Amino acid sequence: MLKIGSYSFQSRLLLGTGKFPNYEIQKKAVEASETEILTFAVRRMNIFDQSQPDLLEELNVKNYTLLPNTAGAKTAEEAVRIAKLAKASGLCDMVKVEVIGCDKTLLPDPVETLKASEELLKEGFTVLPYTSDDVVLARKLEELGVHAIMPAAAPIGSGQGILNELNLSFIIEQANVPVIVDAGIGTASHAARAMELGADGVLLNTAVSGANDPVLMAEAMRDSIIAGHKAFRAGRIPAKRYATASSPKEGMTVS
Ligand SMILES: CC(=O)[C@@H](O)[C@H](O)COP(=O)(O)O
Repeated sequence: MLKIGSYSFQSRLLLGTGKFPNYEIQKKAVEASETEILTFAVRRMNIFDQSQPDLLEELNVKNYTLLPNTAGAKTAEEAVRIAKLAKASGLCDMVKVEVIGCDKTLLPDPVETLKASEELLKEGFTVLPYTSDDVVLARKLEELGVHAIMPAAAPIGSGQGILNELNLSFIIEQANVPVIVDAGIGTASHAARAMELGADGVLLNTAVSGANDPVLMAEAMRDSIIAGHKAFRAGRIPAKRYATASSPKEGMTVS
């Protein structure tokens, strides 16, 4: 069970809704993923202008927890404004805080992310900040009282997988709130690896929406996250430098 603030989920996969080839494939992929949480950029929804297309239009949104994100914000002030607009329009009080500090890498601005998170916590939001894999920043966010930490595996949309396993494992080790690896996942083994390291969940978008077969990739992500989490819970054997026989000779009567 994944618990974020007062919310509980069976699935540990959080899925982004952008960049699918069409709404039908988006719907099928979302269903195949068995996700319970869908994230979307508030600025791309029609919540303020009903004449505009709704980017989730084929989906029965009642079946999902909608996690608005503040994509597009470059300052804390913008992020807070976007989050408040989303809440005022009746969306969930949970928000993914995304304050971009660099247009080329789309990496988050740590100072503005801290400021936005602090303000949104005061306003009573359930706050999930997207961060870099900075261990100290993750701790400071947790000290503020955020409800989950979302460190990037790699730049958004890059599909490179986890670039700094050491930092990620430090963040996971020290955290007392869920750690959800967010962004940069390219294929199922990356998601499984995040879970094997002890992450509580994975948020991804491009790896599914951009796959040749998004529906099949959504299934693969679902399965890999379950498998990675099981492997983490099972406790892996330590890696050794040299071989040890799988069938020991001790106790055998025939040599
Ligand atoms: C949808 C969303 O929130 C993205 O900003 C997120 O970070 C996913 O990144 P990928 O597209 O790299 O999976």
